[in-house]
Amino acid sequence: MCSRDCCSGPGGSHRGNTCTDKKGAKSGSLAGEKIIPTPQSLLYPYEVIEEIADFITKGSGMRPRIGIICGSGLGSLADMIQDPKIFEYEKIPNFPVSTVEGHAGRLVVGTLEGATVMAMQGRFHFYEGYPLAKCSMPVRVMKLCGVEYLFATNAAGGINPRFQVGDIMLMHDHVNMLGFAGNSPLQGPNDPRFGPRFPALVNSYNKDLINKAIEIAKAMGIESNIHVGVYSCLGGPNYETIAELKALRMMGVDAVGMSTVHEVITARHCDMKVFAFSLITNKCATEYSDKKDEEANHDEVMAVAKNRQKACCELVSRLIREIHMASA
Ligand SMILES: O=P(O)(O)O[C@@H]1C[C@H](O)[C@@H](CO)O1
Ligand code: HPA
Repeated sequence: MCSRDCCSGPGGSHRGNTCTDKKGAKSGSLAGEKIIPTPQSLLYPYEVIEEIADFITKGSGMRPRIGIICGSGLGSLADMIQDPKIFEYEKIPNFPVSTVEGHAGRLVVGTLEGATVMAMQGRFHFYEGYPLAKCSMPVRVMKLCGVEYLFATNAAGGINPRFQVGDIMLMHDHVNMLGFAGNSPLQGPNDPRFGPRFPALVNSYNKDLINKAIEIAKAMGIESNIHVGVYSCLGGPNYETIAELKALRMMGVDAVGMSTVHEVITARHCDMKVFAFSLITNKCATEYSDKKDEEANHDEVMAVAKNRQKACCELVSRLIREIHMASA
């Protein structure tokens, strides 16, 4: 296991100053030797994911059916879980650590509305310095734990001018900007035990779950705060320029953030059903202005998430109840 950042994963080891992956390819040389980059998919081979999943299922005594990823400031989604078994990321073998404020860094396993669930209170972002395969590796862990449904949530900036701060956008599609630049969590040799070499991504966001969520929002009396739209993930950690926001809007993007897309790609690759939403924590300026209050900032993102956590929690728990009841 490589404990340094150079080969970034448990598939690698050091010989002298050189990182060697499990197949023996040298990578991430530390002292001027030739560097052969480690393909992303070799960072977490199937056996390592299996080991992590075993650690969680044995440690919790559960095989969760629903996986939740809590967005920035939305960690309270995991606080709803009953009889929680908590795994700090530091104590899970081969797990990365959360470095972002608002991402606690623990996995919570238990029941919610009768369903068995596991929730990531803290996700991994590309801008933290983790390769995409590492950011979305926990989705594969979820799969091998038994998860069939992924609920991914995020805080995002609203580009659609109709969106207000505090609104919720149910994701029905995404624009993968990191993919445009040639980066993917599925890069490198494909392991068919997870999924196919060339997965299709049309209809990635489950339509039945979107429709059920709209019904639930109506029942909650918040339908005017609910939208269905397109999310895009940029690399971050900087927020976007006006020119970038204008370009995204022209491409049909409604909300912008720094996560979720690679998790959804990984989940669809291994055939999980996906439901995802963005909490709109700030309105993105698409015109030039000197007003400071139009600049996005993480404190505001966290504050809005805190204010809207009750509605987000209710939406998620009611949807999970529906899934559980439908299969009971
Ligand atoms: O983890 P998410 O996507 O919810 O977090 C967003 C994107 C950045 O991490 C942070 C910026 O404020 O919030
Ligand atoms: N841009 C990118 N990520 C974000 C934003 C934003 O405006 N708000 C919350 N996360």
